[in-house]
Amino acid sequence: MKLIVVKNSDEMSKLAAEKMLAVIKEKPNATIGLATGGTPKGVYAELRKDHQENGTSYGQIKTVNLDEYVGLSPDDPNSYHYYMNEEFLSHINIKEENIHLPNGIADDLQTECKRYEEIISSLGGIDLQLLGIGHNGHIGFNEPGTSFESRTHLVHLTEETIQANSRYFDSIDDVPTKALTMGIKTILESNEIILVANGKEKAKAIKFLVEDPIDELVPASALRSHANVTIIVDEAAASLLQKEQK
Ligand SMILES: N[C@@H]1[C@@H](O)[C@H](O)[C@@H](COP(=O)(O)O)O[C@@H]1O
Repeated sequence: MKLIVVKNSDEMSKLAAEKMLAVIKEKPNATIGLATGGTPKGVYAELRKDHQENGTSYGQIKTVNLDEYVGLSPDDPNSYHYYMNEEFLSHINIKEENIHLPNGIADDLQTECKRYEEIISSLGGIDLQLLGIGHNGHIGFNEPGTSFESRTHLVHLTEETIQANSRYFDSIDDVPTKALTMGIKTILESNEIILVANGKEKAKAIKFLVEDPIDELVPASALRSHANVTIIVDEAAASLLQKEQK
């Protein structure tokens, strides 16, 4: 696992975008795993800017998102479908049929989880997965205690996650209590993984990830068993790490 500490969130976003563009240029038909949340917004801004200025093509790129809330339709402004279109996908030349997110309003959620796993396999797996991290060390919506063998599944969100994510909703009562997420095994099968985190609210989660033993109680710690992971954090998110790590 490679840890890169940068000055601030702008530098974090620039570096993550640079690494994503390197993969997209080397493999123009790559499958890119995307994340939502506040943290990657700057990364998508950099990719949009690059597309406008340099014309990087997404004509053959496929995307698979990590997760989606259960019960929110794609046109709900709090859905991850909506977020992805707003922040990134509607600004680039990606083909509609190459965009994949779990369907949080599917009639049969178990079947939807299977369908999503099949899509990822049919694409030949994920070349590069972008990740954020939850305050409690979750990745995607894999909450503490999730098996490292898990595949796409239905999750009951913890109070902590509902609380943390309520900042994006009008009221905490509007935050869905369930979500569909790629499993930890699904994520770990990606060829390359980039995790981004900024701000002091993420310092504890980064400390767990980097310094604590690998444990299912810290979902992100599973990344330490992967051969090609880069963690890009700003100084605030790295502030609780021991000096020799930085
Ligand atoms: N499912 C998402 C995660 O993929 C994301 O990493 C996390 C942190 O979000 P933020 O970047 O807004 O702190 O939030 C949500 O729970």
